[in-house]
Amino acid sequence: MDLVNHLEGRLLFAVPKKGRLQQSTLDLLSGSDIQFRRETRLDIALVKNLPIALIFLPAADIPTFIGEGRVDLGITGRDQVAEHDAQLPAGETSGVEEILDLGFGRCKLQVQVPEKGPLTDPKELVGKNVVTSFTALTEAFFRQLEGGELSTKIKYVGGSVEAACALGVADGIVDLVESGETMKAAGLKAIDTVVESTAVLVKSRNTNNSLVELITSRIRGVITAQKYVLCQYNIPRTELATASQITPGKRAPTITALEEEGWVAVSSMVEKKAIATVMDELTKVGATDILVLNIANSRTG
Ligand SMILES: Nc1ncnc2c1ncn2[C@@H]1O[C@H](COP(=O)(O)OP(=O)(O)OP(=O)(O)O)[C@@H](O)[C@H]1O
Ligand SMILES: O=P(O)(O)OC[C@H]1O[C@H](OP(=O)(O)OP(=O)(O)O)[C@H](O)[C@@H]1O
Ligand SMILES: [Mg+2]
Repeated sequence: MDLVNHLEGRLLFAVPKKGRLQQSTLDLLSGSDIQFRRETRLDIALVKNLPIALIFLPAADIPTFIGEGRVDLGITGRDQVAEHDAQLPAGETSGVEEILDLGFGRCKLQVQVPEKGPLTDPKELVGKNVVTSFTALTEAFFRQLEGGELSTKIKYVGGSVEAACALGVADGIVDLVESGETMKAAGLKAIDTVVESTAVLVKSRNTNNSLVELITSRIRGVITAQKYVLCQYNIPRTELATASQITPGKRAPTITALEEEGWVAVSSMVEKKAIATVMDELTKVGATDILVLNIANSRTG
C-alpha cells in the first residue's frame, strides 16, 4: 500500500521514533484511544479510528516539520523546541506552539566539565572547545556570557556527547542530565543549566485542523488521570470543613450524606505524590474507611 497517498485529509501527528520519549508517548496515544498498527520499518502509520496519520520522526526533527507547517501536531522535548527556535533568524516568530506540558521526559540541558579538572565556572570555557547536540542553544548561552561576542568554539555531535571530554575533543560539553548517572560515569560535573525540559504537545501555528482540540482534550484527560487518584472517605460532618481543606479536589470535593446521622462521604481527586500524607492527615482529623482508587481516564474543567 502506498501510504503517502492515504495522508490526504488526515491530521499529521509526529511522535518520537526512538529514544527516551517514545514509550511514554505510545502509552499516551493508547490511553487516548488512538489506534494504529505500525508496519516494521515504516515511519507512517494510519490511525484506524480517527482521520489521523502518525509520523515517526527523531525527537530533534519534530519541531522543524511542525515549524514548516508540514505536520500539524507533535510530541517532543521542550529542549528540542527551544533549540529549533534558537536557530531562527532574528525577528522570525516560531511556527511551533506549545499546547500542553506532558510531565514526562524531565531533564536539564547542562554545561558539564571534567570533575577533576580546574574549571568550575562556565565563563572559564569562553574561547575553548565545547561539544553538544544543541548548538544553537549553546551558542546563545555563550554569546550572552561573552556580552554578544562568540569566541567559544561550538561543535556538533549527535549522541554520546559525554565521550568528547575524555577523548580530548572538548574542554566542556552541553548535554542532557536526568539521573546524572551518565555524567558521573564519564567523570563530569554540571556547572550551569541552559534549559530545563519536559515532553510537550506542540502544534503548527498555521494548522486549522479541528482534531487538534479533540486530541489535546483526550491527552489532557489521560495526563490528569495519571497524575491524580480518587480519595474516598467517611467523616463526621463537624470535621468536614477541616477535611475539605486537606482534600480540596481539582475543583471541589463531592460530598454525599450517609445513612448514619452526622456522617458524610467525601470523594476528591488528590495528586498521587501527595496521597500518603493526605491519608495521614485525614486519619488525624477522624476520617474512616479511606479508600484510594486509580483513575482510568478523566475530563475535568
Ligand atoms: N535521560 C533522559 N531523561 C529524560 N528525558 C530525556 C533524557 N534524555 C533525553 N531526554 C528527552 O528526550 C528527548 C529525545 O532524546 P533522546 O536522546 O531520547 O532521542 P534520540 O537522540 O532521538 O534517541 P537516541 O538517543 O536513543 O538515539 C530529548 O530532547 C529530551 O527532551
Ligand atoms: O542523567 P542520565 O539519567 O544518565 O541521562 C542522561 C543521558 O541520557 C541521554 O542519552 P541517551 O540515552 O539518549 O544516549 P545518547 O547519548 O546516545 O543520545 C542524554 O544525552 C544523556 O547522555
Ligand atoms: Mg539521545
